[in-house]
Amino acid sequence: MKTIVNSAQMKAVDDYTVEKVGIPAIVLMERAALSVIDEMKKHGVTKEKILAVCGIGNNGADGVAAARILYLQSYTVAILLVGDEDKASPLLKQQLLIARNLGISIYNNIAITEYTIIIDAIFGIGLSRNISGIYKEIIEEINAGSHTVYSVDIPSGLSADTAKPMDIAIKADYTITFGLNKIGLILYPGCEYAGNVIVEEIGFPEIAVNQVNSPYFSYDTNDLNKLPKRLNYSNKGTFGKVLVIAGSVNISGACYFSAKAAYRAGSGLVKVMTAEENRIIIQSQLPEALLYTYKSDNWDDCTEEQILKEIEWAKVIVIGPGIGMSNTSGRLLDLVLEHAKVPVILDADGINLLSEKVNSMHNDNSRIENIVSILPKQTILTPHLKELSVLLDMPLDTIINNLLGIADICTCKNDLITVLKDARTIVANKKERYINISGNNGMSTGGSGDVLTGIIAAFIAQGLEAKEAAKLGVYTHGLAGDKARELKGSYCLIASDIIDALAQVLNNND
Ligand SMILES: NC(=O)C1=CN([C@@H]2O[C@H](COP(=O)(O)OP(=O)(O)OC[C@H]3O[C@@H](n4cnc5c(N)ncnc54)[C@H](O)[C@@H]3O)[C@@H](O)[C@H]2O)[C@@H](O)CC1
Ligand SMILES: [K+]
Repeated sequence: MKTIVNSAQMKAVDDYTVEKVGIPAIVLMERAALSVIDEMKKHGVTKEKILAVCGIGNNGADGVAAARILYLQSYTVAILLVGDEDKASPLLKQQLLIARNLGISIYNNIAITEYTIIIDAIFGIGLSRNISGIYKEIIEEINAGSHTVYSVDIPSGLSADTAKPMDIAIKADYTITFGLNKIGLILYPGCEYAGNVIVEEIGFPEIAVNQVNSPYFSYDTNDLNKLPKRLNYSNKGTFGKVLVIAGSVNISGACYFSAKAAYRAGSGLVKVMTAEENRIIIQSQLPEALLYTYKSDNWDDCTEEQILKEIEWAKVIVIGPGIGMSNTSGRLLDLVLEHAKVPVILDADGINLLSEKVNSMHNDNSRIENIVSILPKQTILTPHLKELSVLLDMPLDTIINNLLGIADICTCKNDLITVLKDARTIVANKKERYINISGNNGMSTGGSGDVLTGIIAAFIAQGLEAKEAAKLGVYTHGLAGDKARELKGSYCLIASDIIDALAQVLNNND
């Protein structure tokens, strides 16, 4: 698990380290500068002309320190100071004094085209307003050039909080960021400005990180040890019963993908509840699945009784993929919402039907209060952003532009687990904001979301808590997508490839 922070949280870590722990800021800065140089050397920087472009805060001071260390190691290096030196931070003044004492060239104006490597140290996490004037000009000039750009801490101009450029930002080849990864380097579009991101440990103690208590984090492969354990003494009942209520007339793929993924991710038993028309397809494509089919046009008391039995049978229920917006689907959803006593994963048309239900509620409650009031505890909602915009009755742009704020709205003061599906999926619950970094653009393909519901369900069926299953499900789904891309490439990848690749992700953990 890797903690992620915004600028205020990072500043709090800095301040605690310096003021409470007593590690001098200049020591951290020296380590920061050394880590930038280490990274540059790893990429073969040797005889090139290097220019450190430095602003007037501590990010600029890091840049001057890096230039000085390079200079002392006989690299050809100069410093371009952008901004009013009289307003320089105390640490920058100190770094400039050292650099001048050593005779390093410090310019206020220079032709940057003479240099092949740029150390971008104009702004770090202290960026507080839109870029303009000379700063904008220099960033434009750097972006127009063909230099290799190493950004110090964060590409200058990029917001560490929103991942958006504050009007303009440096396009880096590498970003060496200190201590902890930043939201701005992970979410889109920031991650595309940052290039390769390297998180360097520069001596922030754990106690300083912990006191910030950031809700933001991502997983790495070490977190696969959270996967449910497979007991040796077991039978198919040990690994849980998944009920997949999915598909409708003419839509059979959704239940197939969800159910197959649930089996591949380790469930003991998977039952598909779908329209009678899908019977033969499911029986022939996925004979492992148990099946209950209903006649959409002949729904009687017996049907309802049987459906309630199936709801009771399940340890976890997926409802929504491909069920359509018919009255039958609406009745199915009502039965699940009313009677399920186990975690429910609500996806696709299940979410659209929920939106319709909420539209018909007229009271003084907020929209999210109404949504939560009709969902069983431990419901996992898995909307893509368009579904979410309908559910929350908010413009899509508002959602796209403020994903983390929307995650707060979805979860604040309630037990809902929301999986906001996007290029960087966010899994939000009351206390946590998991930001997923696995996966790739090849996964933007029909059926991919159905596969995700099956994986999450399988993890719950095998005993994981719903919120852990949601995070780990999203992470492993992305990892499987990455494995699938290695084999098929991002153009050719289809949902079944993700299911097939699950074996490579999960079985390493056997
Ligand atoms: N202990 C620490 O505090 C450490 C800080 N470090 C470095 O310090 C950086 C943060 O330093 P600072 O807090 O001084 O902030 P920055 O150096 O990021 O920038 C702050 C300066 O830029 C000005 N500014 C902000 N937005 C502007 C805009 N749009 N146009 C013009 N001027 C603008 C501010 O008024 C201030 O003078 C980190 O990103 C990191 O690189 C590292 O050396 C590690 C240790
Ligand atoms: K920078």
